[in-house]
Amino acid sequence: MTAVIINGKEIAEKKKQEIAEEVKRLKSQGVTPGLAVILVGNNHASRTYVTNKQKTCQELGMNSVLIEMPEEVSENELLSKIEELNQDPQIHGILVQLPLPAHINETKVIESISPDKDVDGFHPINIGRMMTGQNTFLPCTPYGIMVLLEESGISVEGKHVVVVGRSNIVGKPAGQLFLNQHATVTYCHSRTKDLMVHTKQADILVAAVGIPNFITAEHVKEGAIVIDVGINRNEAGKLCGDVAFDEVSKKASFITPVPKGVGPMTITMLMYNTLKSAAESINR
Ligand SMILES: Nc1nc(=O)c2c([nH]1)NC[C@@H]1CN(c3ccc(C(=O)N[C@@H](CCC(=O)O)C(=O)O)cc3)C=[N+]21
Repeated sequence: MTAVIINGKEIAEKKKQEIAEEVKRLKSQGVTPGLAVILVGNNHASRTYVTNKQKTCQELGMNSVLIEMPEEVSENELLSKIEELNQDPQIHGILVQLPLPAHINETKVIESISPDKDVDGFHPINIGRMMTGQNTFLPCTPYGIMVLLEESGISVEGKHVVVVGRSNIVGKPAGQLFLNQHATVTYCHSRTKDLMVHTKQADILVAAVGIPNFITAEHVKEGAIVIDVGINRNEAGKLCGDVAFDEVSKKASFITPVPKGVGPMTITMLMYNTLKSAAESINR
């Protein structure tokens, strides 16, 4: 079988147009969605991501504020900046770019963001709401995966989804969103015995490990749907995922590439969450 390549870039463009329309409507009611991004230190990759987020905000007619803080900033300074943004009526979304320097407690920082402005969907209150199926901000990468599947006409109900990876920002919430949509979910991770026994059962295989070429054709059932969430650099410095794309795409029915797969959807769903926050602020 030769897999259909799911074009995340194209689907992201379509979704962004829809978001831009909604932004226009909201602006006509006097509310311009505003996103604040806090960047601590001078990590090159983080800076690139943050610049992309700013650019996308502008494209969609939303306001964006970049707050840069030096590597040595104290935890208290960061927390008081967040508190200021929590109180700012022009700001509907607050994103603190991760990872943070080692002297800052990430959990404490995430918990200081108002759940009403937590457009990453990382606050424990919002994670709890996601688990219980309440209205919330869904974490952008897992949410992006669900939209990619929906837009590709793939139904999740009743399917066996195997998630490889259990990070708080991708693996764990991805499994939860699939469960919410009535899939059967298996989580695998670095201590799973006989990984392949599990991955070969997957109707939908989600790779979120962070190791290039970790998932090979051997891991995949003929006709499976393969979602690659990895963002790695290979020896040549080229962006690549966790899936050995060439061999797996000969066996899968659908596959997401890296780049232009899940990545562009992550930013798009961040924009969606910021729009949603702005719309909901009217009724608060
Ligand atoms: N608080 C927080 N929220 C995040 O959402 C967050 C974060 N911290 N820290 C870092 C990760 C990583 N991340 C990506 C978003 C988009 C692409 C993306 O658009 N990738 C493009 C390629 C971009 C390129 O060429 O470098 C693609 O896959 O096609 C990648 C990675 C968000 N993150």
